[in-house]
Amino acid sequence: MTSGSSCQPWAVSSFFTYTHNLESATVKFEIWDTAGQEKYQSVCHLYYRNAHAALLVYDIAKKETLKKAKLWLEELEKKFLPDEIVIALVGNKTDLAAEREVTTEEGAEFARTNGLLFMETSAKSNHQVNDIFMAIVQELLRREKEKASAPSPHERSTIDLKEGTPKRRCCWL
Ligand SMILES: Nc1nc2c(ncn2[C@@H]2O[C@H](COP(=O)(O)OP(=O)(O)OP(=O)(O)O)[C@@H](O)[C@H]2O)c(=O)[nH]1
Repeated sequence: MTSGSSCQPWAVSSFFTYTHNLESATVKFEIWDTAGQEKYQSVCHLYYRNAHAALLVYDIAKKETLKKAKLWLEELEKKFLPDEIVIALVGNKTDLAAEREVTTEEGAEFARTNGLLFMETSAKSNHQVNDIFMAIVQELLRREKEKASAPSPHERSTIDLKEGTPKRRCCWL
C-alpha cells in the first residue's frame, strides 16, 4: 500500500514481482491485481497511475465481463494519453470452451478497433499466460526503440532555408 494514500487496501487483491531476463534487457514486472468491481474503480487509478501497461481481463464464459472490460478501458483512456501505456485485452478461461459466450473474433475485433493487444488465456491450464506478458514486453521495447530513434523535437522542426550555404538562418516551426 502506498503510505499516506487515501486508496483503500481492498481495492487491490494482490501484488507480485517477477524478473525476467531477455537477450536485450532485464525486465522487472511489478503486477498489481486491482479489484474488478466498479465500486473500486474511482480509487484504483492511485495504483496504476505510473503503470507502463495494463491488462483488461474478461471471462470468455461471461459476456458481461467484456462489457466491464470496456468500462475499464474508458477509465484508462481518461487517465492516460494515447500511447502512454500498453493495454492488452485478455479473454481468460479458454479451458471453459464449452461455456463460451464471447467469441475469439469478438474480443479480437474490439481489441483491434481500440489499438489493444489481444490474447486468449487460461490461468487454470497456464495457456498463453506467459505469452501475453511477453507480448506486452515486446511492445514496450518496440515503443522505446521507436522513441530513441525518433528525431528530437528541435531536429524535427528545424528547416535550413539555405541548404548548401553556411547555416545562418533557420526556421523554427
Ligand atoms: N476455469 C477457470 N477458472 C479460473 C481461471 N482463472 C481464474 N479462475 C477462477 O475464477 C474465479 C475468479 O478468479 P479471480 O482471479 O478472483 O478473478 P478476478 O477477476 O480477479 O476477480 P475480482 O478480484 O473480483 O476482480 C476463481 O474461482 C478462480 O479460480 C481460468 O483460467 N479457468
